[in-house]
Amino acid sequence: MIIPVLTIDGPSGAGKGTVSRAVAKLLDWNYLDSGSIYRSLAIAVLQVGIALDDLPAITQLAKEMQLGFECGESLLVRLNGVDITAQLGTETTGNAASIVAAYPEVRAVLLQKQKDFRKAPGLVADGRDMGSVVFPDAPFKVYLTASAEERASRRYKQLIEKGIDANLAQITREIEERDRRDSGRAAAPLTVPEGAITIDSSSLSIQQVIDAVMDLVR
Ligand SMILES: Nc1ncnc2c1ncn2[C@@H]1O[C@H](COP(=O)(O)OP(=O)(O)O)[C@@H](O)[C@H]1O
Ligand SMILES: Nc1ccn([C@@H]2O[C@H](COP(=O)(O)OP(=O)(O)O)[C@@H](O)[C@H]2O)c(=O)n1
Repeated sequence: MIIPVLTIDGPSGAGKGTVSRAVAKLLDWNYLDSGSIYRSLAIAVLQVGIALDDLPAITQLAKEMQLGFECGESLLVRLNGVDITAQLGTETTGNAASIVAAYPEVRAVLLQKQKDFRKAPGLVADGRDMGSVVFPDAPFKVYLTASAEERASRRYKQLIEKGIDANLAQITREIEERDRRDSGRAAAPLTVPEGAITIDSSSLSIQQVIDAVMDLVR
């Protein structure tokens, strides 16, 4: 039996994680937060003190790192047995993730780890290249976006709510820089995958986006 996959790709702050988790719960499907894999590698690189341009060392670390995911109320991630959930969501981690994710060698090492999440009864996969590279045969594909201004403001609120110090002007600059890097890279750039429907969530509520995605799958 072919296991169905719903891919949700898009830029930072578009709402991919929020919508993917909700839809996975409604469908009772598995969930892959592929960004957390690149984020975990970035944490490992920063912890060991490897430079972000030391490709051989980063690739080796990607091969060796052991990741554990626990999907409860929120996602818990262990890197080599240590809980790194608290560091996972910071902008420092996200920006470093976007740098290590641009290396084709790193992406090649992490490809199978992502494909392994495809288990019955189905999978919701969120990231940048879920519909284009990792699950090109997915029957359901969404490209979720929103204006850079709206995405920066959402990220700002999210960080403040978590008690993390944040600066809106800096977040806006970082989001735009990340958009440029993720879309402009040669390896698996952020793009609208073939066969995807585009949802612009700039003026939609979270529930409206969830409803639109559920309509597609049903
Ligand atoms: N349609 C929406 N309207 C308003 N806020 C949203 C919407 N979608 C997501 N958010 C909020 O924006 C923030 C970023 O969402 P998230 O799911 O982490 O985005 P992504 O995974 O695409 O980076 C979260 O705080 C989330 O609650
Ligand atoms: N499938 C994916 C997922 C993330 N990434 C990279 O990892 C970074 C962090 O991804 P994320 O999905 O956790 O980030 P947010 O969209 O939540 O900010 C992105 O900026 C991408 O560069 C990727 O290259 N491919």
